[in-house]
Amino acid sequence: MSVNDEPLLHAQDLVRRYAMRRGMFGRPAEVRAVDGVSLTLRRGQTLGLVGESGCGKSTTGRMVLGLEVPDSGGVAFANERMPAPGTPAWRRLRARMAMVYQDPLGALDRRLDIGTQVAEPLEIHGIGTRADRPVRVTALLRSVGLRPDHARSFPHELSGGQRQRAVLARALATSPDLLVCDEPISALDVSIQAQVMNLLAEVQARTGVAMLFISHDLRAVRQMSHRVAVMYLGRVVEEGEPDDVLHAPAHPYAQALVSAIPHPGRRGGRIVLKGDPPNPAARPPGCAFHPRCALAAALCAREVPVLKPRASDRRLVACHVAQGEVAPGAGLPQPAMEAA
Ligand SMILES: Nc1ncnc2c1ncn2[C@@H]1O[C@H](COP(=O)(O)OP(=O)(O)OP(=O)(O)O)[C@@H](O)[C@H]1O
Repeated sequence: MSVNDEPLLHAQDLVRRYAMRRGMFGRPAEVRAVDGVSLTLRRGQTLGLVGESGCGKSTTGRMVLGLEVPDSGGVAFANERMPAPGTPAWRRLRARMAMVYQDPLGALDRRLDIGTQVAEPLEIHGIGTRADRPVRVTALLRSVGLRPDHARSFPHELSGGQRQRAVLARALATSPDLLVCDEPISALDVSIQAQVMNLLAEVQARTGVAMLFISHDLRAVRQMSHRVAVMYLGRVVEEGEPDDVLHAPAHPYAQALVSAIPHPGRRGGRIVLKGDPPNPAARPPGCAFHPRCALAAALCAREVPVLKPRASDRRLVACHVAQGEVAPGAGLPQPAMEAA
C-alpha cells in the first residue's frame, strides 16, 4: 500500500438530526440532515461531495471537522478516533485540519489586516516564535500567489479571488493534513473560479494535503476529485471514481444530477425529476428517492437500499434497480392500456 492509499479519514455511519418547529404552533419535527454517512478519504487525495441544496453536505463536513457532534457514528483521523470537542486530544488532531469557506469575506475579520489573520493559527497552535512569524506569513502569502505587502491590506481592499487566497493561506498555516473546502468557488466570479481550483490542486500536489471538496459544481468536482460521493436526503447514494460516477452514473438520482450539465460525449438529454424537491423532515420510506424515480419498483418503497459495491464495476451504489435486485417498475400496478 503506498502512502496515498492509506486512509487519512474515515467517517462511519454519521447521523445528525435537528429539531425543527413548523410555524408558531406547529408540532416539532425532526430534520435528518445526515442519516448514516460513511466516507473514506485517502492521504493526498480529494473526495468530492455533491448533491442538491439541503442534502447534508455541509453538516457532513462540519462533523468531519468536529465542529458539529454527530448523534451517532464517529470519525477516525490518522488512525485515531476523534475525541470529544474541546479536549486537548481533540485540539491536537483538530490542528491538522482546516476549513475553506464559501464566502471569504465572511470568513475573514474585516477589522484585522490579512497578515494578522494569517498569523492567528500560528499563535493559537504555538507554531514558531513571535520573531519569525512575519517570515512565515510572507511565505504563506507567497504560497497562495499573494504578495508580501498584502499582509498590510484589509479584507475589503482585496478582490474576491485574493480574499479566498488569503483564507487558504490562513488554512495552510498549520500545515494541515486535511482541508474541508465547503463550496470554495461558488461565491467567486467565473473567471476567478478556475484560478482558485488550479491553486488548490497545486497546493495539494506540493503539500500532499487531502481535501473534502463540497460543491454544487459537478465540473469543478470532476476536475478536483480522485473519488466522488453523491448525496441525496442525508445519505450517500453512489460513490466511485469521477470518470464513472460523473460520466456514466448508475443511481437514477446521480443520472438526473449529471444530465443537467451538458457534456459532448454523453448520450441522452436532461432527466427531469418528477415530484417535489425532497423534504428532510418527511423522509419517504424505503429508498428516499423512490417517489421521484422513473425506475422505482414496489421493493423501493419498502426497503432501504444499502450502499454496496456493484458486481459489474468498482463503484458503490445504494439502489435496488442499479444493483440488479429488482427490475424497473416491478410489482407496481401497470397503467391502464389506452383504448385502441
Ligand atoms: N443548525 C441547524 N438547525 C436546523 N436545521 C439545520 C441546521 N443545519 C442544517 N440544517 C438542515 O439540515 C439539512 C442539511 O443541511 P446542510 O447545510 O448540511 O445541506 P447542504 O447539502 O450543505 O446544503 P447547501 O448546499 O444549501 O449548503 C437542511 O435541511 C438544513 O435546513
